[in-house]
This record gives sequence, C-alpha cells and structure tokens, in this order.
Amino acid sequence: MNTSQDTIYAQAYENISDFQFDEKVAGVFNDMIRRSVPGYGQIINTLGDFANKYVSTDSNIYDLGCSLGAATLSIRRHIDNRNCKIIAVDNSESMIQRCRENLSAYVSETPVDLVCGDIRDIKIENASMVVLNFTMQFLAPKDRETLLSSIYKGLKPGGILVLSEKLNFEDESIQSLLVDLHLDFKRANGYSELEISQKRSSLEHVMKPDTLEQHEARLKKQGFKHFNVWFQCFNFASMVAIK
Ligand SMILES: C[S@@+](CC[C@H](N)C(=O)[O-])C[C@H]1O[C@@H](n2cnc3c(N)ncnc32)[C@H](O)[C@@H]1O
Ligand SMILES: O=C(O)C(=O)C[C@]1(C(=O)O)C=C[C@@H](O)C=C1
Repeated sequence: MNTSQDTIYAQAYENISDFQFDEKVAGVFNDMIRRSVPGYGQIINTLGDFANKYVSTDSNIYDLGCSLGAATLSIRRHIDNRNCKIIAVDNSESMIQRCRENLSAYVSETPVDLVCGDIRDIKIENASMVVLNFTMQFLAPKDRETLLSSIYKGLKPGGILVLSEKLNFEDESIQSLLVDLHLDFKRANGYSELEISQKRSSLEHVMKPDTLEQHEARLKKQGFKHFNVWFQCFNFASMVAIK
C-alpha cells in the first residue's frame, strides 16, 4: 500500500479549509492514519481475527468508509472457502480508485463489490460482519442512529459490528489527559506543532466524536445484545456489538 509521507499541513496556511478525503489526502492516507491513530495497525490486523470468528458461509461483509481498503484486505485474508462477498463503500472517488488498485494487488477467491457512494444509501443485507473503522465520526450526529438501525436490521442473528472511533470524555481531567497523550503520540510520529494545530482546525467542523456512553446507549437502543470496547489507546477506541 502507498506510503507517501503526509506533509499536507506542514506549510502555514492563511485559511484552513474543512478536512476532506480528497486526492491530496488519499495520496498520503496510509501514512496519515498510521501516524495519527494510535493502535490503527493492531485494529486492522484484529479485524481479520474477528472475521475468522464471525463471518459465516454465504454471507456478506460490509466495510463502510473503506478508504484504501486496509480493513477489507485484512478481512479477506481470513475468510477463504466461505462463499462470501465483501461490499466496500466510500464516497471519495480518490479513495475508491486507490482502493481498487490495492485490492487488485492480491489474489483472492472472495469477491469485493467496491462502491463509490454514501454509506447512508447502502442497503445492508445478509451480513455477518459490518465494519465502521473511524468512519461514523464523520457523519452528522443526527444520521448516526439511522445508519446503526439499518446495520442492525441487515445483520444476521449473531452477526458482529466493529465500530472504531475517536472518543470524547465528559470528565474534563480525563479529556485533557487523553487528548494530551494523543498529541504526544503525533509529536513522537514526527508531526510539528504547526501540522497538529492546522489539522485540528480543519477537523473541527467535520469530525464530531461521541462519548463511549453515547455509543453504548445508541447501540443498545437498536437492539444489540452484547457490547464492549475490545481496544482502547488514549482517546481512540474500537468497540464490538453483537446482534
Ligand atoms: C478515517 S477514514 C476510514 C479509514 C478506513 N476505514 C480504514 O480502516 O483505513 C473515513 C472514510 O470514510 C469516508 N466517508 C466519510 N463519510 C462518508 C459517507 N457518508 N459515505 C461514504 N464514505 C464516507 C471517507 O471518504 C474516508 O475515506
Ligand atoms: O484526531 C486526529 O488528529 C486525527 O487525525 C484522527 C483521524 C481519524 O480519526 O480518522 C482524522 C482524520 C484522518 O482520517 C486520520 C485520522
């Protein structure tokens, strides 16, 4: 997968525009997300292990907000001989193009339907696994419940949703501690103060994290029987919900 270095916010801009998953971001996204999200690599690898345990024969797997296809690739490596299909969706043309190239670099018997479209318009059906890996935080808060309701309806009994998100914390001391630790993580990965602060401004109106309590309440309201965080590092977590 492409590893061009993310220097998007390295120069000083007079006006910071809202963050978009455009051509520029898609070109450096693999580097950007690995240097920005603590635990990203482990989460991607573990999605394959979840798939191995939960994907049933003749079912569908959905990767919603697939970006360059990292989650799809990890899952696909673990589900041979199950006659499944992966539906990978993203509304960024640039991401989808690169994703197509990344997928074609590996041979697999599991077909992938690569859809350039809005995840809010996708019908989920016959699903044994749905992945939202750092995608839901970019939806307007009012649309999150509707999306989860459609995922819940489309999951087979016993099916799994893996939901990874940046988190907010109501306790202000915890919020500032975990945000500081995340900023240190970014510094340790070579981002300058300028890059960090310009990216924060660009994400401000675009990415709206929820608290863990909001996630749990919303998932339980849809009917998910089982819920837990399976991974957390600082203010980033990955949750599982089982129907
Ligand atoms: C942080 S990235 C996801 C990373 C990816 N899941 C991974 O594991 O590498 C968020 C992705 O969601 C996509 N996205 C955001 N809102 C979307 C929407 N409403 N419909 C489809 N894709 C969306 C963006 O284009 C972007 O590629
Ligand atoms: O919070 C940040 O600083 C981030 O950069 C996080 C985050 C994410 O969680 O998706 C935001 C945008 C990019 O997709 C990569 C990482």
